[in-house]
Amino acid sequence: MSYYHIKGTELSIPPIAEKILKNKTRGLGADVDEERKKVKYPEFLAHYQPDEEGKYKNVKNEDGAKNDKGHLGDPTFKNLFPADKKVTTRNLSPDFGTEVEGIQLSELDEQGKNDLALYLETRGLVVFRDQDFRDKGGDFAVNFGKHFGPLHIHPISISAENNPELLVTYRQGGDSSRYDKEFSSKGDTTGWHSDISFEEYPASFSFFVALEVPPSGGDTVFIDTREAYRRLSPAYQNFLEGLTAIHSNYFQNVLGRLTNTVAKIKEDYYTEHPLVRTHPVTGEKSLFFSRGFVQGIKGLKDKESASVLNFLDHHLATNLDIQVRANHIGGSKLNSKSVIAWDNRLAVHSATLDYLRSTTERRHHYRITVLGEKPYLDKSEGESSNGHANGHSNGHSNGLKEHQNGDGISKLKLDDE
Ligand SMILES: O=C(O)CCC(=O)C(=O)O
Ligand SMILES: [Fe+2]
Repeated sequence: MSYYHIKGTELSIPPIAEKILKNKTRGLGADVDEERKKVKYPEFLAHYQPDEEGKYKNVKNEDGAKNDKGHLGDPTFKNLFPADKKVTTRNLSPDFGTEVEGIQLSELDEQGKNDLALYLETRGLVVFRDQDFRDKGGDFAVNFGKHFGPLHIHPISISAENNPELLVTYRQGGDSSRYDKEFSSKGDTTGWHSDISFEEYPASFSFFVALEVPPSGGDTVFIDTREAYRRLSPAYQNFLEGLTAIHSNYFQNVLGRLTNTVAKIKEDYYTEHPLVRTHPVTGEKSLFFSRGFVQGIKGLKDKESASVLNFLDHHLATNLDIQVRANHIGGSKLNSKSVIAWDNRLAVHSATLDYLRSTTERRHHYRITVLGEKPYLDKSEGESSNGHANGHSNGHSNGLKEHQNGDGISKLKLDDE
């Protein structure tokens, strides 16, 4: 079966961008060695290794649903938030997103990590402040991630020097050519997606580790796709439950080829996934609408497919009360040592590039990406409009007190090192 881009939707690489991109090297400026000297974490810098061309393959995670560590999590989260630690949590919204301070992810034992899996599956995304994670090195990060499942190696995205599993994102603020490129042919760079949804076994968890971030801006924005699903009428839910979306990394690969990125895996994937999926641990349904990678709806005609995609685009983007913004600097000690972790099965996210034009700061992260199960829809699970199948509902209490940190923060100085 051959697939093609669905007419009438917005996903395409505009010809102007193609012209600008041609023969540029992705991510880094012209002088890679100079840039290397300036960054604080050069081991997590873009690294082009021609001998990596076509070298890797991602594993099949056939038992992903059964092996999900959330099954082993304690619903009181007592190993994640031990009673002898002074932990504060502040929900970013009532049902989605939490900011946590007072624990070190790097110190979690096995059971603490299992609780973490369940906590992410409940809250969707969690911002952990003041972490020592980034100073523990690449091998540490890889070992941490492996607890949750096999790690993904990205086909074309740049990765850390010695750890192909660590995907690097890097942008230099104040780089006018970068700004011109990003906004040459479009007025926004919003790209809602669930990480690597084009894979047969897409991501369960992502851990996004801040290395250098601008003092403001560059937030990552998240949408709760469980609630996006629940907001639809039963008739439309039913319609979507019968649909399969075609996901592809084709456009990402085109971009990679235009920017001379070494392809670690030289494949264009076209993968079919249900548009509504069931979470293997909570049993909740969510819209699996990874706009950045979805090319069309299987079996629908062009205009039908475009209308579903455009409707869902609009449904997600205009529902402000199912969105949260996660910033990368924060906490009572106001620093950038944040790790943001999320469950890609119940959230989509987008980067923001507001820092590109007027700051000269660098924004540098690495991401650990864990492979999850092959997405499935269990139609027998729960009622269609609520989906709280086995008790791990949104209302799940973690037994912790919340502390609204409110004022105070503005008085704190950036304490980054
Ligand atoms: O840069 C960001 O804020 C998010 C990038 C992203 O989509 C990711 O790392 O998965
Ligand atoms: Fe992402």
